[in-house]
Amino acid sequence: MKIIKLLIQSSKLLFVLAVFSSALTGICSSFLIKMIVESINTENFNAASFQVEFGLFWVGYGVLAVVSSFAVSKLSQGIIHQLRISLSTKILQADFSEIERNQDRIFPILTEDIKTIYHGIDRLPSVTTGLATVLGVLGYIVYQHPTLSLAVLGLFLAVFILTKLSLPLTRKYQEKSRVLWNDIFKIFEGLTYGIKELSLNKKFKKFYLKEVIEKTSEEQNKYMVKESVVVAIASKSGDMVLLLGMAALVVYIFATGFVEPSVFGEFLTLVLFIIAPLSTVSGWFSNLKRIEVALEQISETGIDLEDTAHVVKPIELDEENVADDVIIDLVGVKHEYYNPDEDEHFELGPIDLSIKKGELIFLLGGNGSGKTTLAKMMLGLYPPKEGVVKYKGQSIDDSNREDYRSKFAATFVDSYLFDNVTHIDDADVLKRGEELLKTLEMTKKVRIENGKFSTTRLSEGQKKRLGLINAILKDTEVYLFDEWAANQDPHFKKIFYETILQDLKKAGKTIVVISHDEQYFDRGDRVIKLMEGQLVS
Ligand SMILES: Nc1ncnc2c1ncn2[C@@H]1O[C@H](COP(=O)(O)OP(=O)(O)OP(=O)(O)O)[C@@H](O)[C@H]1O
Repeated sequence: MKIIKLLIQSSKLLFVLAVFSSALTGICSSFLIKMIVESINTENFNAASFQVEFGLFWVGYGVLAVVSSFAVSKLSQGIIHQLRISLSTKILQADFSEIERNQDRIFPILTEDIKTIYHGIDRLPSVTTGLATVLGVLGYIVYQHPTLSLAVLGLFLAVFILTKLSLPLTRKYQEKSRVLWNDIFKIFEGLTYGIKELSLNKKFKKFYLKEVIEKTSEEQNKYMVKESVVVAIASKSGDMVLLLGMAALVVYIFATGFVEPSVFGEFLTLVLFIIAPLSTVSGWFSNLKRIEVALEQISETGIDLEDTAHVVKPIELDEENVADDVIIDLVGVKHEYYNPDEDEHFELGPIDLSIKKGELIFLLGGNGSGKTTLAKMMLGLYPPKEGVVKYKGQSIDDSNREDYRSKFAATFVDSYLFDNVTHIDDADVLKRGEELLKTLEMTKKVRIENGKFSTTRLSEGQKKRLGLINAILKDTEVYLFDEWAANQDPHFKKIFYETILQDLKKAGKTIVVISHDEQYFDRGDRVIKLMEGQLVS
């Protein structure tokens, strides 16, 4: 079972401690049950030895139950922490295009699936203790009443089969309800980020509430209720089979005199003691299915939590002893997208492009011609499907791609401005940052405080300017600006093309600018043009 593997991976010591202490708690509880039942039927009851023995097991039960709860809660908190770290690491290590394709599914995984796994693990102490109690008491009754036990074991087997039979149906509804979570998260995203559009359109707002939110939520509720009904039917029919079986046994015993009623009474008391822990254990099976569904959702995004074998050891690119007149060389590179929803296919390339060190290149092209895709390939975010990307003559592959990416700073149309990261931690960077804030006329709005910008509550154009400062402060060899100037007013466009880009060029930086501002193209060294995924000039 995957979850057990993850638990062991989390901490072997805690896992062993949790299992042992829970099992010992169960054994103590079965001894306590046995002592109570036996004392009722003992003619020469020795109160003194009963008190000592009972006291020992009673204390043992209490101490071990606390130890097992502590171990399991440390283990479950640890695994949640590790899952978050491991998922975040895997997301950052995973193939960028895979994550980009599954972007909508990442947030539900980080919240919903982790919660499901946590709740599954959280119940482990009662499940292990329950299982140990059931096995302990069962062992005792089999030893004491072998014939009678056979009938009860048969009944338990029937209960187990009933639970097992219901599992595929339970899982089906769990899967359906979990898949709908992805839609619900997307709906909430729309509700949060699309609040302007919703607020401005009465009809759309009503539609979104009634037809989108209510319908999806109702559909999910439907599957959750179905799942609960299946679980309830399975567990209640198990109880009914058990009760019916017991009643049949009572009738049979009284009719045949098969065993003494007092013996049967003791036997029955023992059996009744294990019904509750048995139901805890069988109930956990449906929980286990929910964990499986959650883990499957995680692996469907291309993230394998157990896979450590495929992490390639990163190596750094050589910066010395290399001819660096051509800094980036794209040789016959290709990329393609396939949109299954529209059965649409987009192909970029094959593209050959050599960029010299210190060049300022403008990349032009119509909407959808593939400029951003080419930029992502140049930045090493998309490994080419065919062809090769070279940096100073060195081919880029899985081992050096991370170092290659670090040679770039970029701004995208949809760049994200982190407001919780301290990165201006050096006096020179701070000085440069303050100069840039001045150049881009942001000093009245933003200051640099404690290594970061004082605010990100800005207009879209201002946010873009802050993003540009962030990129420049990275002080990398190559810069790529994807339509940075698109939403800037003419004044800031001029600052960008005539001051910022020229300063970077003077500092020997290589720059690729995706732009439609043809009036500034004479400030660059070269203009290249994309049309329908092909370089035409
Ligand atoms: N993640 C993606 N998955 C599938 N198809 C995509 C994806 N990104 C872009 N495309 C498709 O690839 C084509 C090229 O897109 P790209 O963003 O590279 O164009 P662009 O030239 O930058 O366009 P624009 O000027 O509108 O920003 C488009 O047809 C687009 O629909």
